[in-house]
Amino acid sequence: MERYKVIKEVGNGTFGSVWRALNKQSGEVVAIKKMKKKYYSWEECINLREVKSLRKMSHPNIVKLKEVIRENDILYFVFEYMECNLYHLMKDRPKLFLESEVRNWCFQIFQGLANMHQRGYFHRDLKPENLLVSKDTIKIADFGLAREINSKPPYTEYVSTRWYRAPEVLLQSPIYGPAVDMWAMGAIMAELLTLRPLFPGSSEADEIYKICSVIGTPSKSEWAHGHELAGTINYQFPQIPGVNLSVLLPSASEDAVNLITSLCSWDPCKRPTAVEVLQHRFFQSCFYVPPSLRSKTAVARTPPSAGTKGSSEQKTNRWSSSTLTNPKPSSNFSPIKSQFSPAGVQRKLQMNYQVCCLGKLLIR
Ligand SMILES: Nc1ncnc2c1ncn2[C@@H]1O[C@H](COP(=O)(O)OP(=O)(O)OP(=O)(O)O)[C@@H](O)[C@H]1O
Repeated sequence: MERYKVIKEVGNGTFGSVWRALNKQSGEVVAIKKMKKKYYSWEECINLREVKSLRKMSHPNIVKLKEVIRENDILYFVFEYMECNLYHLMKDRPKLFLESEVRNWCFQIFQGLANMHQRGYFHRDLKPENLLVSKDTIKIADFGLAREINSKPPYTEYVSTRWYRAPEVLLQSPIYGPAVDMWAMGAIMAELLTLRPLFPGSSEADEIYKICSVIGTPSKSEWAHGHELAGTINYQFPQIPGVNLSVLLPSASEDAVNLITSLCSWDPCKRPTAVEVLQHRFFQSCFYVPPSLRSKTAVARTPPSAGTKGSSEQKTNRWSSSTLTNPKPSSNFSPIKSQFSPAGVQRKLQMNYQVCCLGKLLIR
């Protein structure tokens, strides 16, 4: 850790504190997350979800994990540094964001999510604090709760911040998938457009109540599985009609309201996938660069190695992404002509649907 000069604390979460720091050799500014828990072996560290999932991801809209260091039983993650998060940007803001700003951020997040879901992971804790912004770029961070899509349910441990938590998780479904990220994005998009949380529940029961009062109680035909889940835990939905989202989002365009409405569908199978969302009319003006045109980024091939034996290195284990041949990822906003067809025409994205379908299968 002596290679870094710590500048100041920039965040403090459940699992660790995050510091702005300077790489003394390269002069690069980085974010170092110091984990609260102690780690007594390197194996324990490399099996952490945050390490396992982030090492596999390389996308311009997913925050880059540069190094993992274990020193004196303390675990440090070295990330690329981002200036602020979406919560900071919304807090105390006197006037609404332009819809074009919201569109630009969301388009980037959905590209990051499409990539993550395609690689077989879902985030499970999307919230404004985990969406980091530097200038015009936004990236998904905090993979502490990320799950492999084909990892074995039941998923019983704590999941996601309440206001962004999907109804199937609130109803304690043992099986769920990437659609939980899509729900969270519906809530986040609405919040970006109004600067108010859409479902600000004060408890889990109140969270479901708040959801019912916005999107209306689900009928049995609308979400049969939800009624089964509710029955299993002896829960009765409150009977509330709900409102038209355009009333709650008076400044939003019809396309934005339509997209949020479909993302916030009770039934996870009815929520669009990230790939589908990228084709929504709301994003018609955005440039999409298909993966085949992006620069190829190498997936980590070398497992984190135990540090070589030596007096100082016996206490320090290190894994660094820079040892890999990772070309700089291209910007997803490069001025390549969009391959999208005009409105109303089905536009094809060159993405692999396999995992998204698998995600949906998991929920059934
Ligand atoms: N790469 C980064 N660059 C700048 N700031 C960051 C970076 N990563 C995290 N932060 C800041 O630190 C905060 C906490 O980080 P993070 O969410 O990773 O910690 P955590 O302990 O997992 O938190 P949580 O309680 O949300 O699970 C973030 O909300 C963000 O403001």
